[in-house]
Amino acid sequence: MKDANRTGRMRDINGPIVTIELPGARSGEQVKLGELGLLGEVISLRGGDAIVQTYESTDGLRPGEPVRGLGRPLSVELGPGLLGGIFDGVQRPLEAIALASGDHIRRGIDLNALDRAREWRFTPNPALEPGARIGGGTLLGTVPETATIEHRVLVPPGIEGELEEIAPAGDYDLEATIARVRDAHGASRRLGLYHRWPVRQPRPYRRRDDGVAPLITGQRVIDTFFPQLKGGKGAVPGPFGAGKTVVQQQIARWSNADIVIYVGCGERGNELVDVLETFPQLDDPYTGRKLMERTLLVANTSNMPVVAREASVYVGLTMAEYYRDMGYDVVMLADSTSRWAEALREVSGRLGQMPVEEGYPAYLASRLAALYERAGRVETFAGASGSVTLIGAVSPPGGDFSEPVTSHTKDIVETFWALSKELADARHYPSIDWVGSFSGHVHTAAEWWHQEIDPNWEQRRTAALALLARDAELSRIVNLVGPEALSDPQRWELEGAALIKEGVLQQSALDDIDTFCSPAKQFALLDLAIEIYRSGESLIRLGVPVSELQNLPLLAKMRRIKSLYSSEELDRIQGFRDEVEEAMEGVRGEYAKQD
Ligand SMILES: Nc1ncnc2c1ncn2[C@@H]1O[C@H](COP(=O)(O)OP(=O)(O)OP(=O)(O)O)[C@@H](O)[C@H]1O
Repeated sequence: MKDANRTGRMRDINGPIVTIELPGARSGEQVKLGELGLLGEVISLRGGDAIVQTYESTDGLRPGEPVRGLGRPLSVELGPGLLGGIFDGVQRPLEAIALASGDHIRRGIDLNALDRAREWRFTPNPALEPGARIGGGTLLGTVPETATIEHRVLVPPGIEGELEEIAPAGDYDLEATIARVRDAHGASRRLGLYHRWPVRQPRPYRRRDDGVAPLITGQRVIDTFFPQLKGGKGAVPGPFGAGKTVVQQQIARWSNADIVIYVGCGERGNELVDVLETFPQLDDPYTGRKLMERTLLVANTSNMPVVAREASVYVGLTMAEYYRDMGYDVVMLADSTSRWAEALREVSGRLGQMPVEEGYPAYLASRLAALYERAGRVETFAGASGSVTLIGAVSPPGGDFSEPVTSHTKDIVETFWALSKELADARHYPSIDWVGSFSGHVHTAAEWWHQEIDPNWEQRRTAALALLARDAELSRIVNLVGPEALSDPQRWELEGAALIKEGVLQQSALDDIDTFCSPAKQFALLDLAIEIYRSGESLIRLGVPVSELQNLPLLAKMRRIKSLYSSEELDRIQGFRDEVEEAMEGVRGEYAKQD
C-alpha cells in the first residue's frame, strides 16, 4: 500500500462505523479520522466510499471532518521491549499513555509501542560474515530483552539477499541500523532491531509440526485428565463466576511456556484492573524473578468501543507468532472470545449484513476457525521449533453452551475445559466438569507421561474416569431410591470416586502448596487414589463390610495429602502409600482372624 498520507473526508458516522471518501483507499488500510486523528481501519469499500471501523469513541465527530489514509494495514511493532509491556488493543503502550495524558486517555493519542530512546545490547551472530546469503529467519544477533529471555533478532520474513554489513557488538536504539542486505535487484535495504507486521496476516514459517509435548500447567484436572499440547488450541467456557479468570491466571502463572501473552478482550473493567494489578506482582516459579519478565498484556481500555476488541486478539497473536519465530513456546490467553465475537456482531449489524444465529454474521465460524488456526507448533525458518498455544475463554450468556460462539468453538478446539456452575456452587475448584470437557491430545500426552513419569499413566487415568462415570450412574440411583439400594461394592465405588474428586481433581489456587502440582506428584496422587480403591475392592470381595473401610482414617488423609506435601516431597507421599498398604493389610489380617 503506497501513497501514504492521502486525505479525504468523513461522510457519515454510525457509532464506531464511519463512512469516508478517500481516494485510493484499500480494504484493511489504516486511517486517521477527524481533527483528533482517531485510529480506524477500512473494512469494506462501497462504490466510491470506504467503510471504516474505529478503535476509539467517535463521540463529537462530524461529517466533513478530514481523514488521512496511512497507506498501510493495521500493524504492530515487533522488537525488544515488548516483554513486560502493557498495551491497549492497537498496541499503544498504556503506561506511556497514562504518563502522557493522565487518567483520561486522550483520543487520537499517537505513541510508539516500543520505546525509541532505550538502547539494547546487541551481540551479532558470530557465524555471519558480509557476503553471506541471508533470508527471513536468519539470526542476525541477540539482545538480552529481560534477565530471562534472550531476544533473537531475525531477518523479517520476506527479505532475502546478500549481507552487506552487520553492526559490531554494542548498544543500539531501535532506529539504529544493525545490518544491510542487498536484494536480488541490487537494492540495499537496512535492517534494525524492530520491524512492523500487519496483524491480520499470519506470520509465515517453514512448516507446521505436530505437537509432541504437553503444556504442563501444574493443574491436575488439566494435565492429567484433559491435557493440552504445546501448540494446541483450547477453550475455557464457563458461566459467570465459575472460575475462568482463575483458570487462566493459573495457566499463565504455572505453565511451562517460555512466554505468556494475556489479551483482556473486553471483559468488565474491574476484572481487567484486577489482572493489571495482579500480574506485575506475580513471581515466576521457574526463574524466581517477576513473571512479567516473560509476559506481556494487551488490554482494551474502557473508552475503546466494542469493535476494538476485534483487533486486540490479532495484535496479541501477531506478537505471539513473533516470539514463536524465535523458537519459543508461547501461550496466549484470550479473555474472552465471546466479547471478540460480539464485536463482529456489532460491526456486521451496523453494516446491515444478514444475521444468521443470534445476531452473529454467517462468517462467525470461519473467523473463529481462522483465529485458532494461528495456534500451532511450527518449524521456523531458522530450523527451530516454536509454538503458539491459544486458549480462549468463552463466556456464554446464561451459561448456555449451545449458543453459537461456544458451539463453534467446541468444533474447532482440541481441548475443551468446560466450567460448571454446579461444581463452582459446590466449591469444587477448578470447576472443570469431567463430563463436558474433552482433550484430543490424550494419546500424544500419554507418550510423554509414559516416558517421563510412569508407564501406567494412561491406565490410571482411564480407571479414574471410569470410576467417575460409575459415580454419575450410581448417584442417579441414590437420588431415585436412596442409598440403601446400593450394594457394598457400589458404595465403595462412590467412595473411590469421591477420593478422585476431592483428592485429585479439586485443587485450590489459593493453597500455597497445592496451587502447583508437578507431573510426578500428579501421578503419585492419582495412583494412590486408584490403589486405595482397588485394595478396598478386593477386601470387599473377601467379605469385609464397606463401613469398616469407610472408617479408615486414611481416607480423610487421602483427601488432604495434596496440600500436606509439596511437589518436592514425593518421598512423604510414598511414606503415606506405605501407611495405606499397612492399614489395608491390617484389615485383611483382622478379617482373616474373624473368619
Ligand atoms: N482453582 C480455584 N481455587 C480456589 N478458588 C477458586 C478457584 N477457581 C475459582 N475460585 C474462586 O471462584 C471465584 C470466581 O472465580 P473467577 O473470578 O475466576 O470467575 P470467572 O468465571 O472469571 O468470573 P466471570 O464470569 O465474572 O469472569 C474466585 O474469586 C475464587 O474465590
